[in-house]
Amino acid sequence: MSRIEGALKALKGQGRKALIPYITAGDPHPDTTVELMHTLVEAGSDIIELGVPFSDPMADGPVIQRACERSLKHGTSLRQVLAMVKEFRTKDADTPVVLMGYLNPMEAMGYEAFADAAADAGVDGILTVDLPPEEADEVAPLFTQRKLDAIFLLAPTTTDDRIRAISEHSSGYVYYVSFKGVTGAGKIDVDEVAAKVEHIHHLTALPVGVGFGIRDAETAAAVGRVSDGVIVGSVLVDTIARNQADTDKLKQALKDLLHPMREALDGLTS
Ligand SMILES: O=P(O)(O)OC[C@@H](O)[C@@H](O)c1c[nH]c2ccccc12
Repeated sequence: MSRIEGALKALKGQGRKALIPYITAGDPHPDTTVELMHTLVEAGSDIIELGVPFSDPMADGPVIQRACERSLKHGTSLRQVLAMVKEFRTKDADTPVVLMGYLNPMEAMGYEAFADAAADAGVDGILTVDLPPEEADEVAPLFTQRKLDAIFLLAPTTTDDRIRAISEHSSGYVYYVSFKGVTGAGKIDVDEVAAKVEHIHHLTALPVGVGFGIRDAETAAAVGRVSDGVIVGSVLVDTIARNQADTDKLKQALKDLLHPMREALDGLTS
C-alpha cells in the first residue's frame, strides 16, 4: 500500500477528511521550504502538495504565479525540489508528499530519470497539470512502476468517459478542480461541487480530493462533507508572500490559517 493510500485509508477509518495544503517549493526561499513543510504537518495537514516552480504556470492565478517567480529568482530547480523532499524525509517518514508540476521540467529531465529521482527522494505521488491524455498511457506507468501514485485532475467539464479513463491511470486519489478557471480565483459553488463529487464517486473507487477556491474553515468543511479531502493553495501562498521577511511570523500565520480548517474538518464527524 502506498503512503498516500495508507494515509487516506487511516483517515477514512476514523471518519476524517484529508487536509492537503499546497505550497510552491523554494518560496519565499529554497532554504525555508523544508521548515515550512514541517510546519504544515504540525498544523494538522495529512498530505503535502509541493509545487515545482515553473516559468509559465498557465493553470495558476497571480498569487501562485508570483510564488513561482519568487522561487525561480533563487534558481530553484527540479533537482533542488527533490533534494528538499529528501531532507524533509529525514525527519518525517509518514506524511505523504505529492509533487505538483508542469510537464516541461519533468520532460527536460527525462520522465524515467525523473521518476527514479522522485522515488529515491521519498516522493509519494506526482500530479502533472498539463499531461495530455494521449501521453498518460506512456507516462503514468513510469510512476506507478516505482510505487509513485499518479494523480490527475478532473474538471467540471470532464465527461464521464474521460473520468473513467483518467481514473484507470490514477492511483492514490483523483483531484477534482471545483471550477473552471485558474488557482486562487472564483468562488466555489458547494452544491454544484457536491453533486459532481457524488457522481465521480460512482465512476471510480478512488478517493476524491477537491481543490480550487477553498480559503477558510467554512468552505473547507462544506467541501470536506462531500469529498475525501480538501486541497488549499492560494490562501497559504498569499500568506507566504505577506510574511516573507519573518519566518517565525510566517510559520505562525500558516498555523493560524490551517488550525481552524483542521478543526472544522474534524468537527464533521461529531
Ligand atoms: O489555490 P487554490 O484555489 O486554493 O487551489 C489549490 C491549488 O492551488 C493547488 O492544488 C494547485 C497549485 N497549482 C495548481 C495547478 C493546477 C491544479 C492545482 C494547482
